[in-house]
Amino acid sequence: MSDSDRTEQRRDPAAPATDGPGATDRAPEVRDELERLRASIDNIDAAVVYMLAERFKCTQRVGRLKAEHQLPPADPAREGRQIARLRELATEARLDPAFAEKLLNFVIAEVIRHHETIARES
Ligand SMILES: O=C(O)C(=O)C[C@]1(C(=O)O)C=C[C@@H](O)C=C1
Repeated sequence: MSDSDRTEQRRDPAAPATDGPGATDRAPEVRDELERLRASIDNIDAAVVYMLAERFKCTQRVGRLKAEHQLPPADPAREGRQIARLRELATEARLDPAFAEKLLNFVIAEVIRHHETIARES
């Protein structure tokens, strides 16, 4: 790939186009479409944050319950079932199941860290 190809690929598609015939007609449509898509992405990101906050509220309660009853922070059997279920859901939703698994593992690792803190402090 030449340097000029790379420069062309890096250019912000929302920036006004200055090159080629018809470029100035096309640019506002590209900008509008990009803006619409980014507005949806922002809404989805907000929903993800709120849903994660709700999930963490539940897991904090689980952490306190586990600490009160001397239960271990992690439950690998439960995690195995969650991963299998989420991988199936991801496949149905046409989301990469490996990505879904990584995301769940990332969230659960943070939950276990919280559980350990609760257990240590109680
Ligand atoms: O279900 C539990 O026992 C939890 O502590 C919650 C949770 C989760 O975040 O889903 C976290 C840690 C466990 O290893 C399994 C699941």
